[in-house]
Amino acid sequence: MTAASTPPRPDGPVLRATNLTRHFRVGGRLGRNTLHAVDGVELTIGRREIVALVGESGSGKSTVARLLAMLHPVTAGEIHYHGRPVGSLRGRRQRLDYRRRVQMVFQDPYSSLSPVYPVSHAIVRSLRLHRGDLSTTERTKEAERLLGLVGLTPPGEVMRKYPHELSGGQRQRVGFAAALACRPEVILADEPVSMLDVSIRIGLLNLMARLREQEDVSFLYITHDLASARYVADRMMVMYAGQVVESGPAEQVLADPRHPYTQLLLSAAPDPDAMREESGPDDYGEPPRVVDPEEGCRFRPRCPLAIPVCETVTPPLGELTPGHSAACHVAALHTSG
Ligand SMILES: Nc1ncnc2c1ncn2[C@@H]1O[C@H](COP(=O)(O)OP(=O)(O)OP(=O)(O)O)[C@@H](O)[C@H]1O
Repeated sequence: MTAASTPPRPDGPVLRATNLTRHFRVGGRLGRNTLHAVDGVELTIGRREIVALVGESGSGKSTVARLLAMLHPVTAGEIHYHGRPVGSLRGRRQRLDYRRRVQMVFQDPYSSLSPVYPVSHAIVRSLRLHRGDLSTTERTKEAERLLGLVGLTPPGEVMRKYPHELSGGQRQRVGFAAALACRPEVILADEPVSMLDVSIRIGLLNLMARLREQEDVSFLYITHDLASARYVADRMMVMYAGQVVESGPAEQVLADPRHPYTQLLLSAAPDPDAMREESGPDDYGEPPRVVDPEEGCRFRPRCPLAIPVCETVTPPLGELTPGHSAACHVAALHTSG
């Protein structure tokens, strides 16, 4: 059975998260402190949409993906799948079905591919678990179709290879094929290209763009790399210290960034982490405080535009122009005035 023969999917957002929050207890055995990994994130992923989640290391991007994949419980907030709260899913079967529909692809495909089994194992295992409707012969055919779809040819030959016989880019393609074996609606791709050479990255980004059309799948694309987000994403969300500080159409956010953090990212380097690696810490001010953070804007210690209110009032993510929002008191003042 191919994607073309699957039942039609409902319109409206596939995933919607409201006030998504995840705190961790830290600080020794007693866990007296609270690390705010993700705080009050609002997010929607529409059908066939590619949404980029951008931010420097530690800003909470992977935690957002893990919450959406139900790998972590939420501290607060709710995730809705086609309008239905995920918290209301009952029993193993409903949860398994959700996990089938919302798949994760990780940065390092070695983490999801066993070195002792050939490529066929990862894909056929997924098909056996999630596609009980297929016979053994149909499973092999479908595995070959998926490998062809992700550009690994000839599929029969690739099926017999072991992960170490493949390049990094090829392994990542196997990771996508294994995720697609579940016929997902959303793929949460956590830095899928960051370990690959720049020349290989573009092929993977093009693959994501093609898969959304051919397999009717949406992506949350987590990355450090603004250029790749601009290349592939419809919408972009910029995270800083567990919060979304700017969101909107990718082109618009990058052409007219409204939050000082996004502006800094764009002016400093195409890769947010390069900012830390290539410059002394003094150049960009203090790193954000996410353990027991105080009220006020978390970017304030590094912000060149901060005004007194930033110290005491956390700026809400407010819409500045239709579809384009920023969590910044100064940007809001400029818009209203
Ligand atoms: N299980 C955990 N226990 C305690 N703290 C955690 C845990 N998982 C994540 N964190 C913390 O939550 C914050 C956000 O981490 P997260 O991995 O989501 O960031 P990220 O933006 O994805 O960074 P990276 O790009 O390095 O993966 C970090 O301060 C991290 O140390």
